[in-house]
Amino acid sequence: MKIQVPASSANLGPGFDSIGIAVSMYLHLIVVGPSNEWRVDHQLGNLPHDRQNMIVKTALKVAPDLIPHHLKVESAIPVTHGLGSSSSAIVAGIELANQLAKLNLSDETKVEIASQIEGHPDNVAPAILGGLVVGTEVNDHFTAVKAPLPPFDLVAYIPAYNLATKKARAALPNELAYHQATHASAVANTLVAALFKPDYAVAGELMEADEFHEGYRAALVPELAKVREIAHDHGAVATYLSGAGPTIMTLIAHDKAAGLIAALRNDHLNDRIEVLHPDQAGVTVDK
Ligand SMILES: Nc1ncnc2c1ncn2[C@@H]1O[C@H](COP(=O)(O)OP(=O)(O)O)[C@@H](O)[C@H]1O
Ligand SMILES: N[C@@H](CCOP(=O)(O)O)C(=O)O
Repeated sequence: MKIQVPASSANLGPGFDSIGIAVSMYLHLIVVGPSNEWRVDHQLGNLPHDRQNMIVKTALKVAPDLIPHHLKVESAIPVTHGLGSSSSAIVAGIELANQLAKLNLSDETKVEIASQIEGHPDNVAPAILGGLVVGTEVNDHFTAVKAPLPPFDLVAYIPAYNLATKKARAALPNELAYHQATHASAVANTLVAALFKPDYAVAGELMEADEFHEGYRAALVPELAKVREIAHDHGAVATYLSGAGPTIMTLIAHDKAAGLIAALRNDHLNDRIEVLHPDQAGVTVDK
């Protein structure tokens, strides 16, 4: 059995902790078979190879009586880079439990479990459902709504350095002044409306008007301002900090993506660049 989970790009600017999009970069979890102990083969650096691995820990939270299995993980999602690697592991673990224990979990239940674990739905919900998703917690449960897919390429500028979400969240203030909070919320609300209309000129302007997190994280990702400036000059819809960074995501028409990449290279921005597309399927299982 093989479980596929897409990467995800969260926030889209002011949609902090509530908007995210699944993208065409994947984690593959191959279930080799039953084993005496949990065993996770991967090429993902110093991540655990046993029951301490986040995939196994998540699966055992969902189905504590699972018997140990030999697993193999192949993932193109860079860890601690703002592309939802932790969420891909959580979603893979939930689906592993779902399949091995024959739980028959609904998408809504998967979103609820994953969001409870992650603490926010903006990565896990699109990783489960696919597409562009808006969600939050209300009355002690999570809910997520799919929005129309933006018809653009997603050019990911992926700096080489790591930025753990925990560190990037530590840079955020404990509170916002009332008027700033209400304005930041209004910007996010209007972004959601523009995404559903759709009106991507308005959406793009609002995606670059975040007041919740990007300003506090700018020092951690110094490339953001420069990439945004170059992207503006090359007709991009918007550029935003993908999740907690350091990946910087630009929405741009397909026929303009190559010009943007050339301009980034010309400005000595020489880190990894991937041209991604929205993933529409979310988590899938090939039995
Ligand atoms: N493929 C994976 N398998 C197991 N655990 C993973 C995997 N990817 C990420 N993780 C876990 O998630 C942590 C990174 O989470 P985080 O800092 O939120 O980075 P990201 O921005 O990539 O989600 C890793 O330290 C590891 O504990
Ligand atoms: N809303 C979160 C999103 C974290 O995304 P990740 O891909 O960096 O895990 C945040 O901005 O902290």
